[in-house]
Amino acid sequence: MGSRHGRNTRAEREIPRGSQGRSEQVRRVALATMSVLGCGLIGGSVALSWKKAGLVDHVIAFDINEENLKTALEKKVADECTLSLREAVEKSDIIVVSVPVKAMESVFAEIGKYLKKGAVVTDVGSTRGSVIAAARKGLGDKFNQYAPAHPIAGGEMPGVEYADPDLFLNKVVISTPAEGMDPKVVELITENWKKAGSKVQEMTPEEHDRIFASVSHLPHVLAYALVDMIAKEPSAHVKLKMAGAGFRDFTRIAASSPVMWRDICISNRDAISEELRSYRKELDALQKYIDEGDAQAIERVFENAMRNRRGLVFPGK
Ligand SMILES: NC(=O)C1=CN([C@@H]2O[C@H](COP(=O)(O)OP(=O)(O)OC[C@H]3O[C@@H](n4cnc5c(N)ncnc54)[C@H](O)[C@@H]3O)[C@@H](O)[C@H]2O)C=CC1
Ligand SMILES: O=C(O)C(=O)Cc1ccc(O)cc1
Repeated sequence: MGSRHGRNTRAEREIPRGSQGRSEQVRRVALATMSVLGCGLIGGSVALSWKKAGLVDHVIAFDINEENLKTALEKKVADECTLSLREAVEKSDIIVVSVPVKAMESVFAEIGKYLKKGAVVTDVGSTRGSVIAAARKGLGDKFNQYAPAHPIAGGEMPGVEYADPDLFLNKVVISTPAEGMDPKVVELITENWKKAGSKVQEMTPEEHDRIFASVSHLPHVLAYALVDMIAKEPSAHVKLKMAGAGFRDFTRIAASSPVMWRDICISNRDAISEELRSYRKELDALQKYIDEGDAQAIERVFENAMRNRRGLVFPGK
């Protein structure tokens, strides 16, 4: 691990224009060095996709796990790796924070100390309210160098070994501008995501956290709860051996990173708790219909769910 020598972090290089012997003609191309702080599935995928799109030309990976950094180098996700956040931040024009959301508090506080003038910071966290608050606190008077963007794409397997340059192609990315942010920085991050092939949608952080508590955070909690419940039963092994495609589809996301989802639950606890209350009411009603043998009421619920589910179109599919 450590620094790479003999190169300026931001410079302009001269590239020959065309291939018809006009090499004296040049166009000037701005080079950008990007740091990925937390080089796992999402950080690694941003690195690969933004490099593929020509948005950055040099990637530095920072992580607390040295094995992950070795994998990032082997997979050519990063050009350079370091265990020093300071080194990564000081050398970078663009910084992508991609650690679990609670870890963002300490990471933003460190970035605030070393962020250079003119550099921009973004993050990919699954929650917005508490992450933006952490950025505001940690970055202090450099908060106007930050813009948040949450890609709605990923997968249940964590780790840089699953990083994919096409993970975000045609997928939605949510931009949540808030007071104190610089519209030019918000625009730059939005443009980067669009150039890398994603569709950017804007909403408030509050709206984001309510919506994703319902359609992302709640389903993960339910999948974890179901697998945990069955796995604790004495006959778990007999039951799980019999599980079919329905169980597989419903519980795929229970294979996700427990640390990442623990952090999301704590970070967005009010909205998730509200969704759990609504879901419990729905289950109570269904249980009543089942206990009473109320076939019509059961079918009414299932019919409504079926019509809505069949009408769904998922971006990028
Ligand atoms: N997995 C998914 O499908 C999606 C995840 N996200 C968000 O992206 C972020 C990263 O998630 P993944 O890449 O999936 O997780 P991951 O587990 O694959 O990667 C996280 C990386 O952060 C490192 N890390 C943890 N604490 C750190 C610290 N204090 N300093 C430096 N590195 C640290 C870990 O060693 C790991 O390499 C999370 O905030 C998550 O909420 C957003 C969209 C989709
Ligand atoms: O694996 C899945 O199906 C996901 O739902 C991926 C995902 C996880 C967390 C996010 O904030 C966004 C997308």
